[in-house]
Amino acid sequence: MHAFTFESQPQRVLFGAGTLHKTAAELDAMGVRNAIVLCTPHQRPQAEQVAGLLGHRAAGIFDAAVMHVPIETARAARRFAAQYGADCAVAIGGGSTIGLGKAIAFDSGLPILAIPTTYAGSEMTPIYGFTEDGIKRTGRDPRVLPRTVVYDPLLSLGLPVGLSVVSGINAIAHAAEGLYAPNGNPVASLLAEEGIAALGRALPAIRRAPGDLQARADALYGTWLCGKVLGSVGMGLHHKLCHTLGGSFNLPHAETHTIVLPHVLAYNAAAADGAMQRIARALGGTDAAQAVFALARDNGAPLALKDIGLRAEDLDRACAIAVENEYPNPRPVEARALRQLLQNAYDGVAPTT
Ligand SMILES: NC(=O)C1=CN([C@@H]2O[C@H](COP(=O)(O)OP(=O)(O)OC[C@H]3O[C@@H](n4cnc5c(N)ncnc54)[C@H](O)[C@@H]3O)[C@@H](O)[C@H]2O)C=CC1
Ligand SMILES: O=C(O)/C=C\C(=O)CC(=O)O
Repeated sequence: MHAFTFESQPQRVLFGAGTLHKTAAELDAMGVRNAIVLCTPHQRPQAEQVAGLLGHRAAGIFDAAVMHVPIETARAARRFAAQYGADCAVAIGGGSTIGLGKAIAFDSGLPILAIPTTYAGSEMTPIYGFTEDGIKRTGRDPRVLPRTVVYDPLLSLGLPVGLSVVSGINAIAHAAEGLYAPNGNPVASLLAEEGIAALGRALPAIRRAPGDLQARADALYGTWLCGKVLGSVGMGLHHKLCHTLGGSFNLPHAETHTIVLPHVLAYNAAAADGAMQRIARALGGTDAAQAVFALARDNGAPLALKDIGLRAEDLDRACAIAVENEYPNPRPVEARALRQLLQNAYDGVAPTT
């Protein structure tokens, strides 16, 4: 075993059906008196339910979270928090809403209590991201790591099947890249393999029966583990490409991850054999890229970037932006091979090495 560093990040996690009802007690334990509740416009009813459970501890609801945290939305949320004298941000929703909480915390140090309702995994990471002038920038800061996370599978029962599948594959991507990250370690790899396996079981079960509470719980458990991997080790080519496609071309986040991941795994296959074996094993397959592609295809996910809003004429610019900055990846990122990878993802063909 090689030498490694493992850093524990302080978080309190409540897991299980009905744990939402413990949120007020959690805020009391944190000494919070004046929490704002964050959500997307679509999830306003869930935010109102949370505000109702918080009673006098809820100062107001900010319901304008959108994907990729545009800087203007972040500024509006910061003003809202200041105006209400908030001492905590309670974020109920997916990565967009939790990302908005992080935008406030980054600026003010406000603690976050996250109540995830998708499988993006942001609640487990100290990673923030903003989009400004068409470029998405991400960074790490311990201040944005949610203090407390409430995983209540009852809240994801209404997550549409299509979104559940792509969101779960977004989580798998975190674990997959964690398995070949240069700062990876045996503990993160254990979490990664277990997380991928849990999601690999849960997503087909959710497709068969969206109201299957056990499958929803499995998916959240997998999300937790995969998110923890993203939060503790690095990201590579896959995340960089998805940030480019999301931030600069406004493609939907989880769908983009789902389409791109098999192609990046094929690109990296020869340079990260051990990681590929673990991914394939977790999914019950023999080839990591093909197993992820099959998970997406067999569960009705989109397979082609052209079907989610990318234009053929965007491919060259996407490739140029993605090679602009250096980032760790097991196989060197080479413009011609990357352009071919993007073409394959654009066309929706099966991944090729
Ligand atoms: N910082 C980090 O570590 C991470 C950040 N992210 C960021 O998160 C964003 C994407 O987050 P996602 O969760 O994929 O999407 P999202 O948070 O935008 O949610 C997608 C849509 O689904 C709705 N929704 C969420 N939960 C629902 C439920 N249970 N029932 C019905 N509708 C529901 C939302 O209101 C929204 O309209 C991106 O901006 C991405 O960059 C994603 C992963 C990790
Ligand atoms: O973009 C962010 O907010 C930060 C990280 C991620 O989105 C991770 C991911 O690409 O899923």
